Amino acid sequence: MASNQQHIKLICDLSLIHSNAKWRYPGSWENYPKYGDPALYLDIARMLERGKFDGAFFADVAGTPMVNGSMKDTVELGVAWPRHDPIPMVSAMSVVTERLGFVTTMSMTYNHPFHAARMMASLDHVTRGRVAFNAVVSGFPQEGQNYGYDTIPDHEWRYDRAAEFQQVLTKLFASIEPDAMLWDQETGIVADASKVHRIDHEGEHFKVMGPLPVAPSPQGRPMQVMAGQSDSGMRLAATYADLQFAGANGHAGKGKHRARLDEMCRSVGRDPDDVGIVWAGSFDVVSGPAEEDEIRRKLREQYSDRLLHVFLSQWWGLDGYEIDPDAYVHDVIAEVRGAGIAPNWGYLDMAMTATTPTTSIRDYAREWLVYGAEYIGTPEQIADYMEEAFHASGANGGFMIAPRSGVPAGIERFVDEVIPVLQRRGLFRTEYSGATLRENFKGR
Ligand SMILES: Cc1cc2nc3c(=O)[nH]c(=O)nc-3n(C[C@H](O)[C@H](O)[C@H](O)COP(=O)(O)O)c2cc1C
Repeated sequence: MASNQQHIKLICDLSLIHSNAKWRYPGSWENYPKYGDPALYLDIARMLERGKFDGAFFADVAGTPMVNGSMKDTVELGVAWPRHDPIPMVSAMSVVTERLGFVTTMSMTYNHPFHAARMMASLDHVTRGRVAFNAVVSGFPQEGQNYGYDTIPDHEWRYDRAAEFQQVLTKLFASIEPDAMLWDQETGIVADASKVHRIDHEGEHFKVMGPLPVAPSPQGRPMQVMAGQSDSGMRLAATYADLQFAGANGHAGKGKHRARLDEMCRSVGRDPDDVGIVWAGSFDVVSGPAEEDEIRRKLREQYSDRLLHVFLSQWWGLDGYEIDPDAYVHDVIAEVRGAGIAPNWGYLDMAMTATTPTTSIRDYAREWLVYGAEYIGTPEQIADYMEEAFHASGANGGFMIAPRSGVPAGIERFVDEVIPVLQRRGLFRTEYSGATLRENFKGR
């Protein structure tokens, strides 16, 4: 069996299984109460643990995106809407599982580091050491408008605040020593006060006295994930993250992205091996070409032009900016960059590399959502793809698979058909090796 470092890591993205028309894919959510109720999520948690998945992921964006100056399309079509806070669902899912990990998101732009540290440390207790914090700077304008800003704060300002946010987190997690708790029945002494420290942080953005009023949690400091793709995002991940979420086209694109992160790690004095990358993508398990055609047909029916347009507009953070579906991706990106209105720079870079100068917005959106499943194929083909992509990108990390066609059936099929192939090839665990997410993911 391969060592932990050589294992593919697998995370299942549950962020939008209720949204973007996924809920109405034939068979999806059948016999389950709609979004909000935990029943489906609890079954998925059990299923993922049966498949020995590393974790379940919940993204978070706390706003209702505007498209062409209105929220109507977003709400009517349910594109990334509604969005509940993921933390209560993570708590519920952790109770019905023993080893499955959870990656949950909080914004470093709109939350306070004291609140984030306290929440993540408390959640680490409830999940018994199985939580990771996806620390994002948030790129969606309407989120800012829910937190007192007229629009989204400037990109570099957000990263500057995030860097200080991370410094405060580091100090807070270190403010209580691992052996500080005594719970001494005889003496009635709860903690050794000499092992609990104020932090007295005072910076440009935050003033925090500390200490963190949470008993040391099973992971000490919960694992941390980052997903920024700009230079500032890459630098922050290189400095603080245990894991990066990334999207890159093809094996070569992944290799290039890995090299960029390695370089960034070295420039901040970090060992690149310390930071894994999990590649985001969708997947479909099929028995052969006939079923593949059938899935594509169903997906095409699901994604109207209107929905594709709303999705892309949101994803790029275009807010009120109207995009012509027949315009070329390269032209639109040049225009919105010039006008300084698209805050998600990393996504624009991804779109630029995935298209030619004559790819239209409509074709790109459709290609991406309908045909863009990176791992479409039979279980053997999916395993081939993963094995090649894993080795082409440094064999440190793995994949985040977003179920596209059918929930929970799509996940169940992955668990029952793809996992055994990966296991047979020695690429994936047959048992969890540790108790905490950090132990299972990083082997320490
Ligand atoms: C797999 C993945 C998951 C992400 N999850 C979130 C999220 O939950 N919330 C959020 O605001 N941004 C999320 N992002 C966006 C990134 O945090 C970041 O804002 C985006 O990649 C743009 O990065 P940049 O501003 O550094 O260019 C995610 C990105 C990726 C690739």
